[in-house]
Amino acid sequence: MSDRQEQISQVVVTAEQMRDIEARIFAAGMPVVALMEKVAGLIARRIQNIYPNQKGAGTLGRRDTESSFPTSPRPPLFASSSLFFSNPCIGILVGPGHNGGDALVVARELYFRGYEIWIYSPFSQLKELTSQHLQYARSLGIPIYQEIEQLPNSDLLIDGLFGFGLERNLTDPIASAINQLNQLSVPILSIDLPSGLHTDTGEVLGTAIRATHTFCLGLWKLAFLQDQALEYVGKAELIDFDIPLADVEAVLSEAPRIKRITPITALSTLPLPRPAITHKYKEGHLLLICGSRRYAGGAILTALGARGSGVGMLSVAVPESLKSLLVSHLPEALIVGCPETETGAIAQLQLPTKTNLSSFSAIACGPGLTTDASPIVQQVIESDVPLVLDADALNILAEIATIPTLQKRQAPTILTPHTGEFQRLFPNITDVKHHRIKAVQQAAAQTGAVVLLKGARTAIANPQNQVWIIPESTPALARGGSGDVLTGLLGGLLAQAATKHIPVEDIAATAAWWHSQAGILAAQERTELGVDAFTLAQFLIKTLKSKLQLITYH
Ligand SMILES: NC(=O)C1=CN([C@@H]2O[C@H](COP(=O)(O)OP(=O)(O)OC[C@H]3O[C@@H](n4cnc5c(N)ncnc54)[C@H](O)[C@@H]3O)[C@@H](O)[C@H]2O)[C@@H](O)CC1
Ligand SMILES: [K+]
Repeated sequence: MSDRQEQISQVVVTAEQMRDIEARIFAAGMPVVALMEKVAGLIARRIQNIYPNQKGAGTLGRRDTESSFPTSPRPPLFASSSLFFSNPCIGILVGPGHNGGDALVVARELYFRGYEIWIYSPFSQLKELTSQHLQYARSLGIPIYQEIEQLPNSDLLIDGLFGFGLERNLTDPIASAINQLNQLSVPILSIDLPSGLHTDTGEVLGTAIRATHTFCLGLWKLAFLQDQALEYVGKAELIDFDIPLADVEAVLSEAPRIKRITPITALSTLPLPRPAITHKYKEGHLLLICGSRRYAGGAILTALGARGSGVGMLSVAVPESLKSLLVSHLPEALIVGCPETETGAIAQLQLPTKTNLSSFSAIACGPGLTTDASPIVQQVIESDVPLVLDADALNILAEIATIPTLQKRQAPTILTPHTGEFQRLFPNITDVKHHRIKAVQQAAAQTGAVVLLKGARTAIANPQNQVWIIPESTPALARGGSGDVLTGLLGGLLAQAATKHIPVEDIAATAAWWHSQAGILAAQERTELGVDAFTLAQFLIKTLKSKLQLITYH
């Protein structure tokens, strides 16, 4: 990957920013018509790769001349890079704007490459360029239909109904046409983004195309990193059409930056390589405070996550009755058995002699504590040590008032809530479910903490309004205990970062990326049902090794 490609793959834009970037390109002299030809040419070539046309070899017998309706169930996502239709028939869905124009250029190119093409163009008013392309397609004899009921069968639909120009809710008749198209047992490839999605929030505006594959054009739009858009987007791919970096920089320099974490950014943040001459305390000393008699497993999983981080020294404070269990799982760690409450929570931190909280490079606190450990959480919040708060520590923080408590802290704090914990911590921030990125920015700004909001697309914000998003993950991680592994991993990296002056928000993003990648690799090897939290922890180092090899290889 070139430097330019790497930088482009980190960028995320809103519809307005994309429009401003395009405006600069057009103002500099690039003709609109030429850009559309270029972009659509790239899309057409990519479609030819995925759906090669081997005309003459006979078809797979799936097509007839009847209408596609009534409907049948959808096929699964196409997982392989090509399908085997010998002469694919492709239906092109054309909207009124330049997304429709792109689709029509694709239609023309594929028609000349020998594909069987038909066009669905339900709008009577089209932008001028789109209208010209439709006229030319008609002159070539490509069938054009205005009514959904007339559409013939096809092997693939290309969705060029709406791109980033969609501003208002879709209504009938186009809304019900989209609903019917979604019911067909045909893969749908969306151009730029699935028609009906809001480009920034990923919200469904009335209804939306459920794509199996989406080609995002030029720069990643924010919708692709929003949880609520994911089931519509399918497999997402960036079509890079050589937008000059200078134009991207010019438009984004004033705005709060939202970045996608790439393997290169994540790996370059890790404390690697280690200096030849070092010692265990120089590689960070992490204190984990976790577990209760009721939730012993959470403590083990958190500690295994920390082990995966490579931290120099690991101390784990648990209730006394868990000590031997932890020792048996983590012989390398210093297990600190603490006096317990009647309910089996940590009652008091009983650190070894000559040790206090300031002795540690970082503290991670929360998994399995129960809310009975409230005094312990208050004590660590009052310390001057970099801190990760998760799970019950977040529930305790919510009870003692999140914002004023955190505002008093001098050392860095990282909060790692899932949506439910976030709502308890920040009841004043409304609609976190639909506006996750805005919510996480507000939470960081209000508290001065780095906030890591877990989800299908985990988002991390710092108080300066910058956001990092983890662009890939797996539903295999939706499982009890996987968050505990993240807390340990993040704590271990934070302890190492503290001695090496790596920015806290970069470490949070890197830990979340590593955790997701471990889930992806584990799911590839063991299926999405095979990624229990213990296994996930085992995959951390294996994942790191494979990612480092990939980067070195390139
Ligand atoms: N300008 C260019 O030359 C380029 C454009 N590109 C394509 O152009 C797209 C953006 O084009 P446009 O700005 O024309 O926008 P769109 O093609 O996304 O659609 C906008 C059109 O839809 C109409 N519309 C909006 N909401 C509607 C609703 N709810 N119901 C019915 N009609 C509605 C608008 O009045 C407008 O005519 C991109 O997504 C991309 O596909 C890219 O190929 C890059 C180059
Ligand atoms: K589209």
